[in-house]
Amino acid sequence: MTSPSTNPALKVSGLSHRWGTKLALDGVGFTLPAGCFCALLGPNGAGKSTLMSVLTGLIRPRPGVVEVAGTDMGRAPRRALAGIGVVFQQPTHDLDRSVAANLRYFAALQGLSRSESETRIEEALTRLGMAERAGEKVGKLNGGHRRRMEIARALIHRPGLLLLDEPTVGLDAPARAAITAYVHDLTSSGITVLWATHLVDELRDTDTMVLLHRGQVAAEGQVGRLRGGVPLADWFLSRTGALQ
Ligand SMILES: Nc1ncnc2c1ncn2[C@@H]1O[C@H](COP(=O)(O)OP(=O)(O)OP(=O)(O)O)[C@@H](O)[C@H]1O
Repeated sequence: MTSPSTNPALKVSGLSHRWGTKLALDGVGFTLPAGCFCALLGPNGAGKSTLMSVLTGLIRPRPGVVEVAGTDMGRAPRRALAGIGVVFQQPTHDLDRSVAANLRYFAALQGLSRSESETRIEEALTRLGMAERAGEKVGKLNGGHRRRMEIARALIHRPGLLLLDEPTVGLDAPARAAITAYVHDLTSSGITVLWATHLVDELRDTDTMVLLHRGQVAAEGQVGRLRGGVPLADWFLSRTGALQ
C-alpha cells in the first residue's frame, strides 16, 4: 500500500532515453514534494519534451523509474497516469465547439457521469478564471484563453500532478503572465506542477527548479537560492551557454 501523504508527488530516478544514437536523457533523477511549483528549465534540445513523453507514458525509459505519488509507472501505468494531468506543447481542442463541450468530451472519456462532469467543469473553469466563457466557441477565443481552457481540461479528473510542456509558446506577454499566475495558484490546493520552459521570466524565486542541460540535471533547488543574487538570465547563460 502507498500513502499519498508520505510519498513525493513525483520521483524520477536513473532515467535515460536514446533517440537513435542521440542520448536525449542521461541518468535524470529528481524528486518533487506535494504542492510545489517546479520549473523544468532548459535550452532548446535539453531534453524537456523527451522527459515529458516519459512522464506521460508515451515512451518507456531504458533504464529508469518514474513514481507518481508512490506508484511505479512501469508496474502500474494506469494507476500512475490517473494521477497526472497533462497540457501538451501542441494545442488539442475542437475549435467548432464550446469551451464546456470540449471539457465534457474529456470528462466522458474519464467515465464521469453528466452531473459530476458539470460540477467538475465549473470547478476547473473557475480555477482558471474561465467560468464566464463556458458557452463560447473555442474558435472565437484568443490564444491565452484557449490555453487556459486546456489547463482547466487537464484538471477535470482532479490529478495531484500537473505537467505542462512549454504552455506559453506563441502567447503575448500579458497572456503568459496570466497563465503563469493561475498555474502558480493551483499549488495552494496541494497540486504539484511541473512546468517545462526555456524562459526564465516565468520563474519566481520561491519556485523549485530542475535545470536540464544536454539530457542531464545540471542544477536542482529553489530558484532564489540557486541564482544567489545573480539575474536569472545571466545565471542560465553561465550554466548552459544559452541566451534568453
Ligand atoms: N523524435 C525524435 N527523434 C530523434 N531525435 C529526437 C526526437 N525528439 C527529440 N530528439 C532529439 O533529442 C534531443 C532532446 O530534444 P527535446 O525535444 O526533448 O528537447 P527540448 O528541451 O524539449 O527542446 P525544445 O525546447 O526545443 O522543445 C534533441 O537533440 C532532439 O533533436
